Amino acid sequence: MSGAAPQGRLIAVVGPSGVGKDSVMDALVARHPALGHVRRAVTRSAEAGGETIESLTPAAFEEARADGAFVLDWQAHGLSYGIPATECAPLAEGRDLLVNLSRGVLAEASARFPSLIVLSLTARTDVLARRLAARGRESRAEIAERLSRWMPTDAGAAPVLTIDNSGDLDATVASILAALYPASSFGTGRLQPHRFETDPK
Ligand SMILES: Nc1ncnc2c1ncn2[C@@H]1O[C@H](COP(=O)(O)OP(=O)(O)O)[C@@H](O)[C@H]1O
Ligand SMILES: O=P(O)(O)OC[C@H]1O[C@H](OP(=O)(O)OP(=O)(O)O)[C@H](O)[C@@H]1O
Repeated sequence: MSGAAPQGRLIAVVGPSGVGKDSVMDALVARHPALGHVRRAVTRSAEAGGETIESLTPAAFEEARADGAFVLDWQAHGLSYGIPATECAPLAEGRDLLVNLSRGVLAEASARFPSLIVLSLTARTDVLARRLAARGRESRAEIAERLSRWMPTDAGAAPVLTIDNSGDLDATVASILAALYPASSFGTGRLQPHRFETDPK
């Protein structure tokens, strides 16, 4: 028998509101089910739609944070977001995990997770505006606030893969999977340790 499985890679999906983070993560898992998907804790009503979250009241979020339940947490759009430590457990079994992070916590995430890979999604501004309006989860004022938000992508030591998702979702997903799982293992259902092609180290 071989020894312990190598640590899985934490794949942080980042980018501006409406760029397609949730859609891309869902499509990646649908195409490559061995990939896991971290469920975030958010102080947003579960009825708001969109990603599946652990919906917490602000008080419950604060209590969980104080108890050390989150490996990362941040605030944005008037909401609190946390990554529950329990959701990251499959990394120890060698499973790669997708997680939707703020660009503002990438350096901290990179220090905490040496296996971190950053998947930075981009799209044209007119495309973002159209998509947010069509998504219908936020009010017009909230959409304007999201469109005006700019954040640098400081990924610390982590490699960054930048992908334009202005076009077809299937094409985006194919590009990402080709980068994450070079032909030697993609499609076999096995997750093998690969050096990431943009890894600067
Ligand atoms: N490549 C794409 N082509 C067309 N529509 C897309 C694409 N990617 C995402 N969308 C749509 O854009 C909207 C915003 O996508 P979403 O995944 O919620 O973005 P984010 O999580 O980054 O805010 C959704 O309605 C989604 O269906
Ligand atoms: O600091 P930033 O990189 O700008 O990100 C701020 C927050 O915005 C996104 O949240 P959420 O998924 O609630 O919003 P979105 O779907 O509109 O992107 C992202 O996941 C972060 O939690």
